[in-house]
Amino acid sequence: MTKDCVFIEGLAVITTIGVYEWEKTIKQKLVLDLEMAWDNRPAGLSDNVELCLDYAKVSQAIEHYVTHQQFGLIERVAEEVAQLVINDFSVSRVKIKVSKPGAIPAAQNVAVMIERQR
Ligand SMILES: Nc1nc2c(c(=O)[nH]1)N=C([C@H](O)[C@@H](O)CO)CN2
Repeated sequence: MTKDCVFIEGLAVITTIGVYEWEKTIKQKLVLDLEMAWDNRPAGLSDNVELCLDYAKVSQAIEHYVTHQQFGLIERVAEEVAQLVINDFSVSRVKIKVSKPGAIPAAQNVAVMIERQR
């Protein structure tokens, strides 16, 4: 099993997120960090973009999905983004951290982290 990965770090997305009623009427920022298992050797040896896990396409798909949904918990965002990455991009294993930096004024950040496999 390869230990190769493709990373997306600090992907900022604005969406409707939160469990309280007041949060359902505003937009807030989430920041996503992803570590996706991918064998980088075929792309590295061929220089062929078709063989890589295209972080631009993955980022665009996540941004589109998260922006156009309404969520309660950041845990749900993490689960659904994990399924998107696994199902739409044939990733076998993904680790995702979802941060909601504005949630707790006294805290620099709050976040959840999950790891899911196909
Ligand atoms: N583990 C979690 N705890 C909380 C969440 C969450 O998404 N996951 N959300 C909230 C509220 O929406 C909060 O962000 C409002 O400040 C509370 N706890």
